[in-house]
Amino acid sequence: MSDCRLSNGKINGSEGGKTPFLIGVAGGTASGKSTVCKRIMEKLGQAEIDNRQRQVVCISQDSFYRELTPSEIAKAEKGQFNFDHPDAFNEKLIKDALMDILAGKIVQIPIYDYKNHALKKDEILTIYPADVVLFEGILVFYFPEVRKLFHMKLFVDTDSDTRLARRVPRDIKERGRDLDQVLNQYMNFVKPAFEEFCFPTKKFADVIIPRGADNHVAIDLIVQHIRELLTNKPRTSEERTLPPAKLHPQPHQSPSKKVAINSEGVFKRPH
Ligand SMILES: Nc1ncnc2c1ncn2[C@@H]1O[C@H](COP(=O)(O)OP(=O)(O)O)[C@@H](O)[C@H]1O
Ligand SMILES: Nc1ccn([C@@H]2O[C@H](COP(=O)(O)O)[C@@H](O)[C@H]2O)c(=O)n1
Repeated sequence: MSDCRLSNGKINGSEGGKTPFLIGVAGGTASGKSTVCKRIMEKLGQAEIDNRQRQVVCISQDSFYRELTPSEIAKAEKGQFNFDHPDAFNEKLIKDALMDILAGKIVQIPIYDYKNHALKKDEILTIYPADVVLFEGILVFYFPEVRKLFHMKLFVDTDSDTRLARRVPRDIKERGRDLDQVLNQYMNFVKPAFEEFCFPTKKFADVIIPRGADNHVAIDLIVQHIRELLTNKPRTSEERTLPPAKLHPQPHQSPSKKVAINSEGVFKRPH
């Protein structure tokens, strides 16, 4: 077993196993990225399965926020740190982890603690080789080196009023914030960074999902596609060692082939 150590001190081990189909799921804050991934897992009967047996797994980009300095933590506690800027993430660690996943290694992913603006000290998620890996986050298509690793790119496109209306109660209930903090952070950092860094990555998406998890037709079509992948997954050791581009050829990147799916199931070109 060849092991490599991540800079967070965790060990990634090779199992020489599957090369998964890697799906990136981007979108603004509270657009429903995690909920879309959860629905996909549920529809595929993967949600209740033991982590080790799962064919489809989901990872959050938030696990790759970089460690803050004491002065940055002080800023974060006052709502004055920009968590929506690409510099807030550890790009190298994201790339290394995804490359290990594509190489069929067992990968250990930290879990992020939004209340303390840091990775959880005693919780770690072990990702065993799977057939399909979903990687979701606000800026998963921002870094070119990371973007090119995805076999399929989804953008969850929910309007900004709805996103703010969902973010406020979520951050108060689940992320230890008060109303003023959420609104100040949103106006000073989240909204401008969405416009500058996240929204422009929509153009890289292969499929745009308007209204997120409410778009049952889009989710069903994606689930159907994943089911086909799981049915036709590579079985021989020779197939397993093929590079991902050969096992799962990249979809044609021409903008004219990009589609959005509306609630009637009609494929539309994005604006
Ligand atoms: N279609 C929906 N209808 C109602 N609430 C939703 C819907 N999708 C997501 N939410 C809620 O909005 C909040 C943000 O959703 P989430 O999936 O975590 O977004 P993201 O992962 O993009 O930040 C959560 O509290 C979630 O339960
Ligand atoms: N310590 C932190 C870290 C991140 N955030 C916010 O989380 C958002 C990304 O997560 P989503 O589930 O909403 O996609 C991002 O917009 C950051 O502002 C935070 O508030 N505190």
